[in-house]
Amino acid sequence: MTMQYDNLEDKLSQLVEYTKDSGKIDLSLYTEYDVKRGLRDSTGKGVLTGLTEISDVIGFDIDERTGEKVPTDGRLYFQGYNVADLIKGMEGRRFGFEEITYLLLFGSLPTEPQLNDFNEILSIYRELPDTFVRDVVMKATSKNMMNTLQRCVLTLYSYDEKPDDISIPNVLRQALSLIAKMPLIAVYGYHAYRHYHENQNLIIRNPKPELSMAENILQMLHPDGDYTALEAKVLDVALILHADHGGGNNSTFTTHVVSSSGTDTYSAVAASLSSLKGPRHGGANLKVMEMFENIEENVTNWEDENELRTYLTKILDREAFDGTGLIYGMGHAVYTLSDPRCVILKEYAKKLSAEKHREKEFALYESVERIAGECIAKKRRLLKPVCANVDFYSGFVYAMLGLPKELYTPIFAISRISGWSAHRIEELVNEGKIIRPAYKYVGHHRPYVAIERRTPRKTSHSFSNN
Ligand SMILES: CC(=O)SCCNC(=O)CCNC(=O)[C@H](O)C(C)(C)COP(=O)(O)OP(=O)(O)OC[C@H]1O[C@@H](n2cnc3c(N)ncnc32)[C@H](O)[C@@H]1OP(=O)(O)O
Ligand SMILES: O=C([O-])CC(=O)C(=O)O
Repeated sequence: MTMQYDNLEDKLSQLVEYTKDSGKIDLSLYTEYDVKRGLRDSTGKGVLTGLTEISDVIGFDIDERTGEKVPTDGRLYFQGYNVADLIKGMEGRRFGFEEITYLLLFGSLPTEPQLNDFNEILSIYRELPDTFVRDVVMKATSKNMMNTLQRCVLTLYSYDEKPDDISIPNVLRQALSLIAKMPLIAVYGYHAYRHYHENQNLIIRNPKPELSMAENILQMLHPDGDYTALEAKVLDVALILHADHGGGNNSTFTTHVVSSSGTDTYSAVAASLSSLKGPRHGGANLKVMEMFENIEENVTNWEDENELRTYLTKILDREAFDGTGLIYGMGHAVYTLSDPRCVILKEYAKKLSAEKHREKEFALYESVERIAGECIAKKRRLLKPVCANVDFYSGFVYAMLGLPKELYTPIFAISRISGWSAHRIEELVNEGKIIRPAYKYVGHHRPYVAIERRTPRKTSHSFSNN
């Protein structure tokens, strides 16, 4: 017998009540049992769960006199090198993302011959298996390219002769292969989606071995295969800035957690992609763009700070935009006064907005950055200053480069897979223990009740799970 649709809705809504009721934990228990909610201690600092040499994320300095932590401008180091210095050092050179990937994976900056060899290896691995585009990328196309990436990465497992071998040589081969292939999958997935769902011409352009990752993304993406030097340079800088961020960020921690179980590389990368997609992590770059579209529609005078403040307060009060109460692109788990990546991207946003005559929008971003910080501090219980993060200006920069919104978070992933790979190898090289934190049980043990003696549960909440 087929259930009526209305009936199904009713039945589901009752189950929704049950599951919400059953899953609810009394928040005061976190304090009672000293449980670190979100793995953060009472000062908001992340609980120490691992050691890494890959990158260092600094949001506080220690006052030498008092020994106290003092909020500071953020600094990010890859294998000991300040990212700002790396970007500056590469100014005369054309592209740096490949070099940074080498640095993250192998621990030192490559010499010219080493870099040339590495680029050659990447260009060999860039090739997708025969018919992969036709049989996998073009099938069951998804509106969200992060899901497409996950699906395709998981399917590449089936094309690998040694998918479950987690020896370091094999994992490195798989990592390099995925790093090289990811841009193709993202861009082809985007074209396939546009073709099937938006009736656009299908463009599948091969990558060119002599081009950098940034150039290849642009030439495969643009209908005419053309791009400017500035576009490629800015995209390359964005790729460098997103390449790693310590072991504790949600997607890299996911890499550590799943790698510690001994799972295969494809599953580990798919898991990290799932994490990065979330709007409180890498997916925030897309949310920032949507939020600005919403602000631009609802705030009549962008220069009126009071009107902006009122609207941002509405967002925080869950009365506007997506109802989550979050101002996307603001706040960070570690950084306090500034996120160094945001500082660099903001410079590019300023430069590009002048070139593209979008200064008014840039001014709006700057105002929101300043006013949102004040509003969040007023409305939330903050343990540290709040600043704009890497996702705040990145979407605006991508938009000015003509990149489609669908690819904002995939670009983050195309870059971050370098960091995930370095962390996965670090986890495996050190033969870490399986990551398995403890959970305190706060339910109640109960005697079994035979089915004929059961009565439907009431859902007004008591924390007893009866
Ligand atoms: C690449 C990246 O992942 S960068 C981050 C991208 N994410 C975003 O931009 C989403 C918006 N920002 C946020 O949600 C948060 O700032 C995060 C997830 C980045 C960091 O979260 P936390 O480490 O928990 O931040 P923190 O401890 O400073 O937050 C203190 C309080 O302020 C709130 N808060 C922090 N940032 C924001 C924000 N942008 N909008 C509204 N409230 C915020 C937190 O929810 C928390 O409130 P609570 O105590 O009621 O739960
Ligand atoms: O460190 C974090 O929590 C989030 C972040 O900025 C990143 O992963 O780039």
